[in-house]
Amino acid sequence: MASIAEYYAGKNVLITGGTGFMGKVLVEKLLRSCPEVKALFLLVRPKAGQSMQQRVSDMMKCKLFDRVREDNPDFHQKIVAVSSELTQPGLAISPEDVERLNACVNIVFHCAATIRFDEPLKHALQLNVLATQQLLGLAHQMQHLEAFIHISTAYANCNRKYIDEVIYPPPVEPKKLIELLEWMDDGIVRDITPRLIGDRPNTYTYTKALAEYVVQQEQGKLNIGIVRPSIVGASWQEPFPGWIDNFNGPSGVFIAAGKGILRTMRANNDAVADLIPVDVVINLTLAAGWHTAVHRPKTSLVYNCTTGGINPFRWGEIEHHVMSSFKRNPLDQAFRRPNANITSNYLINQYWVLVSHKFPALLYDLFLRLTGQKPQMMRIFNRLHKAINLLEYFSRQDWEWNSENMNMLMNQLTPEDRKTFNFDVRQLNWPEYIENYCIGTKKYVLNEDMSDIPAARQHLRKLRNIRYTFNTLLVVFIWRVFIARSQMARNIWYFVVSLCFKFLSYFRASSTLTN
Ligand SMILES: CCCCCCCCCCCCCCCCCC(=O)SCCNC(=O)CCNC(=O)[C@H](O)C(C)(C)COP(=O)(O)OP(=O)(O)OC[C@H]1O[C@@H](n2cnc3c(N)ncnc32)[C@H](O)[C@@H]1OP(=O)(O)O
Ligand SMILES: NC(=O)C1=CN([C@@H]2O[C@H](COP(=O)(O)OP(=O)(O)OC[C@H]3O[C@@H](n4cnc5c(N)ncnc54)[C@H](OP(=O)(O)O)[C@@H]3O)[C@@H](O)[C@H]2O)C=CC1
Repeated sequence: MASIAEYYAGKNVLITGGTGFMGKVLVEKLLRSCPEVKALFLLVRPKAGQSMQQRVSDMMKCKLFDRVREDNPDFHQKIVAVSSELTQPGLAISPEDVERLNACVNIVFHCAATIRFDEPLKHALQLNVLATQQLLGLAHQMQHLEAFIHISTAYANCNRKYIDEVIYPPPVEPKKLIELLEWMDDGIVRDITPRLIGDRPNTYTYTKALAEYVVQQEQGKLNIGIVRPSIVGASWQEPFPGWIDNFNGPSGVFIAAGKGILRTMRANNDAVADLIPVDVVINLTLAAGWHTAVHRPKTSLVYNCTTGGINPFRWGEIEHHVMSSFKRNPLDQAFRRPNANITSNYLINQYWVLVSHKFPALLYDLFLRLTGQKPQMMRIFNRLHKAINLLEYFSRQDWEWNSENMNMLMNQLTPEDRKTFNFDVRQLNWPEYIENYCIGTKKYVLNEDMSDIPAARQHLRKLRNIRYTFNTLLVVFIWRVFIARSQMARNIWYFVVSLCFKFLSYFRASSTLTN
């Protein structure tokens, strides 16, 4: 039987979301580990004044592609950008491109989605559900299609505590919802969204659940696989450890904590933090593509791609390792020394938000105003609180996923493929991974130079000294106010001072005697 790389040799692959975080890693891995792949067709839209061609060529210049570039400097010739806006009818693909794709595509990876937690329902539905439906329609016309892999999320069914590798009945019939929202005014949709999404926390998880059902409904004769990653984090090993390029999920939280901005967050210390490295997800996705095409399972397989049941690590441990990593490798120009704590207690968290977030932000903004600058800290904290409020649902509880299909898939691979497309998370050393993750946020998200670390450490020492001085002044000030107002405070003060004085006199006398 063909190995994974042998299977992809000579194949034309269609990828949606190829410019996104996971899409880029998928493109890179395919080019590097399956060098005989024929062509990668990326559905891309123009964005922010850049043409799709420009976007794809910029993407290929990214450091992520350094290893591929070394192996094959002409790798860009295998990438074919196809103009497409997934929210438009027919995915806005030109008739010529449709014809070309129908004639040659062998395998589809559908990664595109809106992953925003605050996306208006109509838009999330359009992109996550309707675009999936339209892509499946296109896939049905492809004459040589062997597999269609849909990327979902392990949290599509986060309203359940135990999540099996099955497609659950949808919260609502997607077709009916689409018809309903079509004529509704955006304001009304916004008002009824909480009722519609019910016990799910956001429109993202809700529409991803509907998309899975659509995939099942529209499957027809296609060979389909669904991959459900949990919280996708920086790369573990490939193409190099710690690669990450965005603020999504925990990355933004780590950065905010490393910069000393985030000091408190609601999370359960003992809950499993189901992070999964992006390279693990991509290796499993490519293996799932191979398995779906070669073995053609009778029913579509769902792969829960998670770590919690196999190699669990908890939020409390993450907090500890993130903090110690940022103390060893500090970020540049930290606002305060990194010292974030998580707590599941609402009141304790509110207290620290007030004391450690709002109060310093107010003070700093006052300082900026007094020095003729524009205040900004309160605005930053408001945005941070908004992001954190949306994430806390996932950090305050845990879930149990069945990941039998992940094990089954691993057992189907040759020993060589198990190494090249490694998704065995039992080997993951969490402290080392978190260290590389934090360094990755510094190097690749914030574009900070590692050679500036001594200066960053020096800056932390300065912040520590400022803190000590500030605390001392504060204690002296409070005590001074007390003494001025309370006889009892004055008595205690005189008692302590005379005690110190007596002790000093005794010490001086005894040292004179011994001399
Ligand atoms: C050390 C302590 C230990 C901590 C332990 C606890 C950690 C808990 C972490 C739990 C993570 C759980 C994730 C669950 C994921 C579910 C899995 C998935 O399927 S799906 C995948 C998961 N999907 C997601 O993660 C999507 C979540 N994100 C969103 O939905 C939106 O970005 C938004 C609503 C948060 C903000 O919207 P909006 O106000 O319109 O603004 P913009 O979007 O334009 O961004 C504004 C600014 O905020 C920045 N920033 C962004 N994100 C974060 C962050 N997480 N944080 C901080 N900052 C963040 C952003 O860079 C920007 O800065 P700047 O460039 O202006 O300077
Ligand atoms: N990141 C995570 O933690 C997790 C992600 N997932 C799933 O993995 C998949 C990929 O996520 P991730 O890479 O993180 O997401 P990103 O937001 O990084 O990427 C999304 C991709 O979708 C494309 N896209 C969005 N809207 C459109 C549109 N209207 N037309 C064409 N393309 C569009 C984006 O293109 P453009 O560059 O033009 O914006 C981008 O390439 C998603 O399906 C997500 O649900 C699942 C679990 C966790």
